[in-house]
Amino acid sequence: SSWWSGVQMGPPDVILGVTEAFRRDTNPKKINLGVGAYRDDDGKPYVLPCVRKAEEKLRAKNLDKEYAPIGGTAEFCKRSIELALGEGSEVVQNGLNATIQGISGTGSLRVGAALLSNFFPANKVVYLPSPSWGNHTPIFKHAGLDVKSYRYYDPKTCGLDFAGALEDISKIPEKSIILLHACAHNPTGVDPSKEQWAELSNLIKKKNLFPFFDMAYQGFATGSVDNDAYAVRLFVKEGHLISLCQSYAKNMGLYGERAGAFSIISDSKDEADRVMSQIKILIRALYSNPPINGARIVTEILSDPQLRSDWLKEVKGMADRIISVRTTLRDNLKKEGSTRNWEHITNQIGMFCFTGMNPQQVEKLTKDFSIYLTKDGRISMAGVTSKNVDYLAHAVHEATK
Ligand SMILES: Cc1ncc(COP(=O)(O)O)c(CN[C@](O)(C(=O)O)[C@@H](O)C(=O)O)c1O
Repeated sequence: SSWWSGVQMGPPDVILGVTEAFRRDTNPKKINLGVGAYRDDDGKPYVLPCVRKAEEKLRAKNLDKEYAPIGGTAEFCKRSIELALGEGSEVVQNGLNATIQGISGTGSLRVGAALLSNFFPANKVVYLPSPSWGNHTPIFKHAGLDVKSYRYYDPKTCGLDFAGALEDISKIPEKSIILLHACAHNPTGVDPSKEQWAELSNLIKKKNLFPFFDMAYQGFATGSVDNDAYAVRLFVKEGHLISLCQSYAKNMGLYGERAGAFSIISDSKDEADRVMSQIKILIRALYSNPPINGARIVTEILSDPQLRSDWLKEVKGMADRIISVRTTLRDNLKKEGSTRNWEHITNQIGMFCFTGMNPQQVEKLTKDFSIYLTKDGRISMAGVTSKNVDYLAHAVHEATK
């Protein structure tokens, strides 16, 4: 028999599998609210104009196809960490960061997990908010880390269980790792307020926990790259030596280009250099060096004042469309006669809305209306347009009345 006769059929990915089911559906009114990928108001993928302009500029440069350095180019890494920490960041000026290009957000998380698994000096347990992005647990477990959780979402209010979060975080053994979504929490769309971030920073400092930020949506939540980096910049200002994962999949629409970054911040350049050397050894054994095309587009956009200004407008345009379609959906639900409280649809932020629908209601949406979303009731707001929002509101009302 073959070597692989013992291999079982694995389940489809809970998120990406929704799109596969959507593609198979022949109903012309079908709507895909599964994967967190932006769509324009015609429901089509959106390539940012600044990306096309950057590609034209790159084309004219006739660059070669040589390997990137193991950690990506210095320019890409510097532009990425400066985007996160702000121009003129002292951390960057003093060389206290070690930043590498990761294979988008997922790859950056995976390199970070490998670093923690091999070198974290204390409690190798990652505490995730509950719920968190479905792929966080497998990524950290693949790297050999244990994963636990802290309360985060309150199903009663479809908002933040802040008291629960503080209580659970205060019980996390000191010198453990705590994962924080920097903005646009996935899957709930629920973010702490600035005051709540300050309280979290104090508590995490008091407990001496290691903050591991995942910032996959910078600029995509509020439309401002600076507002969306608030938590990261607050923690750095408060003296936390954080680690940070970045992605350009959503905010630059570079989904398939796989451009992202992983950083740690140290208290000395010497230590940052030593950590960098070990991260490069891990990367070499994982995939050797990162894809060059997406990183070149990012570098072109962030280093050219005109392209950067175009990008800031275009990412705000995406965020604004999401924010406006939240209001339309909420208003249409009221028009449909729903008596439920749908305030959370507009209170929540970023790519996703955690509707509060249970698996049976989700099932009904898919079976009766060909509307595709994950079983946890999360909908990618990017899939909602002015053309399908009426149909969606009707379906949600039918499923929840
Ligand atoms: C919090 C978070 N972190 C990291 C990533 C990784 O993103 P990438 O590797 O493409 O840079 C995602 C994407 N999550 C999804 O948008 C989603 O939850 O639908 C989707 O892309 C995914 O892969 O699941 C995310 O939501």
